[in-house]
Amino acid sequence: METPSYSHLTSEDYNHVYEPSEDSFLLLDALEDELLFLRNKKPLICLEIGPGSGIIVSALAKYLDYQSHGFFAVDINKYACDATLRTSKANSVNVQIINMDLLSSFKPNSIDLLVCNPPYVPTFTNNLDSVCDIPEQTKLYDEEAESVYNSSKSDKMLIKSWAGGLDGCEIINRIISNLDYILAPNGIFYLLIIKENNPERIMKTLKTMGYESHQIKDRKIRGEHLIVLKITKT
Ligand SMILES: C[S@@+](CC[C@H](N)C(=O)[O-])C[C@H]1O[C@@H](n2cnc3c(N)ncnc32)[C@H](O)[C@@H]1O
Repeated sequence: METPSYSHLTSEDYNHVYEPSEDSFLLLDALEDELLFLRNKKPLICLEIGPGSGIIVSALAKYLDYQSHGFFAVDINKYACDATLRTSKANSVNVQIINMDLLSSFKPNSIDLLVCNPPYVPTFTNNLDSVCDIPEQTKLYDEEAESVYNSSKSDKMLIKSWAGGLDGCEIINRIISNLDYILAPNGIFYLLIIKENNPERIMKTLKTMGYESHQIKDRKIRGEHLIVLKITKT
């Protein structure tokens, strides 16, 4: 599975949109390993939460297109929605992109293939609006996030692309707790996490909800142990 072209995105875009990084490429590699399985499975509705540059959903649209029904992407960041649209066009694939918070407007149990590389870095909070009301010393404990205090609204959107809140799990927990509502009965979910997110806890929670989860790929990069989970209903 070739990485879709994204050379049309510029450093100006990356002031507002998450630039494809090792985590993005690990998820792409994991999906490449799963391609045969997915082609046999024939997912009708495929959706990426948080496409950023759009390379992952565009790759899926390119390599699963001959039998799938629709490719969707939702991102809270309007710049990411625009980047995803441009990436899908540059790669001649059709992706429907919606600017919204997670899946608030989706029909229940409609997603056959769900993919997400969420904001996973542990920070004090993922809610950057409320952060401004917390006393200085107790705000984000990740030093990088100090920049939030001086940042514009679009910079905050960029911070939201990696700031995962407590244990890096604020968005991950929100998605998992809505999985029964989101996924179609035979749906599959590929989720990228890091070791600090506590994969064992996540997998235990999923088990109690009736989902099977396996670690299908991992990679250690500087300072991060990236993991891809494959999640299916038992
Ligand atoms: C780590 S980036 C991943 C981007 C891209 N999928 C990749 O792998 O390169 C996380 C993405 O999730 C989006 N995001 C964060 N919180 C979100 C939310 N509540 N609803 C929808 N998208 C969200 C961010 O704007 C960002 O584009």
